[in-house]
Amino acid sequence: MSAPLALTMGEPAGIGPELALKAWVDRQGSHVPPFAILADPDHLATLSRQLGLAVPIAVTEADRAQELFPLALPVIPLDMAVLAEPGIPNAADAPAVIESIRRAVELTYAGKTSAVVTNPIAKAPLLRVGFPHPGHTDYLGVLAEQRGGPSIPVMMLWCEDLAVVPVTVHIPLAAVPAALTTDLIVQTARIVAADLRTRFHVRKPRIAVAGLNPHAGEEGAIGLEDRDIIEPAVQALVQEGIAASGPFPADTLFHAAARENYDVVLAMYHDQALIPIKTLAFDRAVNVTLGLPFVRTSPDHGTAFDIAGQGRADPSSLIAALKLAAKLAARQAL
Ligand SMILES: NC(=O)C1=CN([C@@H]2O[C@H](COP(=O)(O)OP(=O)(O)OC[C@H]3O[C@@H](n4cnc5c(N)ncnc54)[C@H](O)[C@@H]3O)[C@@H](O)[C@H]2O)C=CC1
Ligand SMILES: NCC(=O)COP(=O)(O)O
Repeated sequence: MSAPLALTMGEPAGIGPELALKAWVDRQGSHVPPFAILADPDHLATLSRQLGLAVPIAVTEADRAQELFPLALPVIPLDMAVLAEPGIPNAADAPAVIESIRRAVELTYAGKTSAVVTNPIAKAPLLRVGFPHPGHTDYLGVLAEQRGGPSIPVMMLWCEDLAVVPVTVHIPLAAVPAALTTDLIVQTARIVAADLRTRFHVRKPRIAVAGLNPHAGEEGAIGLEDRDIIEPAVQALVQEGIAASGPFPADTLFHAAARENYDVVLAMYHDQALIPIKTLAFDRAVNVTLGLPFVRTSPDHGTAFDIAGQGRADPSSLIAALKLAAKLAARQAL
């Protein structure tokens, strides 16, 4: 029997736990692959009752999760009880949130789970308690590095119609021009090209590189980064045989006809990448980390505190993340 997916608890005051319950309820209709959630079983049982979902909870270790999954939601217990109320994060839960991610990675390295799927975390409460990483992506890179793996994890948001990679991610917009270097763009594109080939089975990935400035700088008249930083990166990538092109004006890069010309867009900053895909496919896009030695996916959205505990959270993106993780993990195992 193959290993189940490890699903993290995420921020317990957000919608993650509700999504996990709903994904389990929908397991047959949506062909959800078996998963175990690393969480506080009592918290999940209470939430399930409050939401009227009546999900049976099976407290277990990873080894038995797969066989339990058809009849109950397998929960790998954390040693810490969750204190948060829906919509109101509690800083005291931060260690459990972090531990859930760390153990999911540990189980996956041990082969007890096949991939890591993360529920959304809220960055601010974790940063307040001294967690130094601006998101899962960076933290997973550090965990991989501690085990001798690569240190440049790359965020990609993916759906059937579009894939986007932000070269710079969780930094202030004002810091983007200084953070963008030819080397960073080249390194990111190499990882994207390699992972699209090996994990997504795209034979020769076509990478469209977005410009930074309006009209990709208009030959230097509206900003110099496109000409001086991005263009040399594209040239270097082409020279090493990667099908990169650009820089293209970002405003006309995402309409339906333009999307036919590439497999992925390398965007220069967070919102340039995430606005188009979340507009196109908020309910089915998946966040997948490239460049790691294990598979990690996540829904595209955040903790949605405004609707937590109300039964209104849509599990579609989490279900898409679970399915993509299972598919990529199966390929990796071959
Ligand atoms: N992978 C992760 O851990 C991510 C975490 N976040 C974190 O989430 C927190 C909140 O971020 P926001 O910008 O407010 O984005 P958000 O995605 O949490 O919410 C934006 C809007 O979409 C709605 N929404 C989101 N997911 C939904 C779902 N599954 N079903 C129905 N409605 C849904 C929310 O109710 C809200 O109105 C922040 O602390 C941010 O750092 C944001 C994105 C990804
Ligand atoms: N906006 C994407 C996001 O916040 C997800 O970040 P990460 O937790 O996957 O690094």
